[in-house]
Amino acid sequence: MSRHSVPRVFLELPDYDLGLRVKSTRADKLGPGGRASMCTILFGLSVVDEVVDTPLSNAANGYPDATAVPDESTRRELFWRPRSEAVIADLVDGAGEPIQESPRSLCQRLVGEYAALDLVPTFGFEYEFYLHHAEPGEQPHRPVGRTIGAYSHARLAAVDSLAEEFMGRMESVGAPIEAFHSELGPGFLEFAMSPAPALAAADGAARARAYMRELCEERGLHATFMAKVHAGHSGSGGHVHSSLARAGANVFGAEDGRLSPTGSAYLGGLLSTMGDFSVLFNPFINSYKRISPDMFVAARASWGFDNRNAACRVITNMGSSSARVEHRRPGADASPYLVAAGILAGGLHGLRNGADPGPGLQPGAEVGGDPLPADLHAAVDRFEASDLTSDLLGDRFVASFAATRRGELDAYDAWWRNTVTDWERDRYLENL
Ligand SMILES: NC(=O)CC[C@H](N)C(=O)O
Repeated sequence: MSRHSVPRVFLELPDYDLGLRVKSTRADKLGPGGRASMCTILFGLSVVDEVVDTPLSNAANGYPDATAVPDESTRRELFWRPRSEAVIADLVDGAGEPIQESPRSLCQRLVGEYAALDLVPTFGFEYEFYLHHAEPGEQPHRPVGRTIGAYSHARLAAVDSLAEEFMGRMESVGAPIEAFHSELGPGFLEFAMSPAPALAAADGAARARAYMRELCEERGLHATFMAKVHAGHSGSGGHVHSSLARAGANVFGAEDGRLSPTGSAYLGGLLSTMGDFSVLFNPFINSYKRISPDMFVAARASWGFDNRNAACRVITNMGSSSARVEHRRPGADASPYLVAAGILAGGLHGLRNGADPGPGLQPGAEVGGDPLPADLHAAVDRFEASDLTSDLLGDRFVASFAATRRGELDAYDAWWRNTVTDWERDRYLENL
């Protein structure tokens, strides 16, 4: 039985690194319209909460507050937390304008640009993740289950109560999970979400990652969405299936099972912007260790019909109403808002310029397409040097996000400079 006399509201705040951060508040302490003050440092915190100064929030301006405004379309009761509800809130400035550094506001603006073309983007996210035991005293990161088989009855049975509870919670917040299965790796699992309009899909995906981790914490387990946990096993993808609809009808499919001209231009835009936007899909040092053509993660901006070797897998063989492009480059580690922004902006660029995707990969043929950045350093350099980013993503977002990626690189460089690795000892100690 809950002892709260006043309901609680979980204000869920989109950021860059965790997807959603959260603040639990007493409903009667919120301002008009459920607003709350929130520090702009939200867009300057790393995964381990190092503070990275950005033009928005820095030592010189004293890390000021902004106002978090709930999006009422996202307000949901949390049945597993009595008298509690969650709502996604985004920051606005003193004039009530969306803060342009926010990745969710960016998605909202981009969705608006599609609306001006009479198009509605539809996204379906799917996530792979590793599940570990987290009981005190246990060997750290012991995977759940002893076998590694994909689509395994036994492995699914071992996590079925977790999957059932998770699916129930996600359905209750309006972001249903369509499928759940074991993937090939120790404790490796995957779930796929129902397609939804892009922003609602990103909200659902952000909640799915957070709510899965939260549920695991309740059960002495730990779910990780980091991109590459084990050097010898698959990394965790966060693939996104996308299509465009006009007046409720998918406009990607053509009669002959190919992509329509609109679908082709959209795909062409995803491909031509993929290198410049790589840091949105793969935002951490570790993200790039997942990239491995041998493990179904393309290193080039390639596409092919139903081809998992390609960065974009085009699916037209299930009927024109479900024609779509699966973007396979994003990792499970990336915020769904960053990923959605990269895809929306890339597709829009293609539509505006009538981009040509070029010939697709043929099964068995050598993989073509432009090489994509192979590490975070190269990805940030390319993002900052791009002519496209400020036009499509806005100068303020680009400056703020790039500053945080530089922070990530600095943190790694500082560790590396202060660490003598096994590789160095094995190589030099006896020989020099
Ligand atoms: N099932 C698959 O297609 C493998 C995907 C791969 N694990 C990735 O990181 O994207």
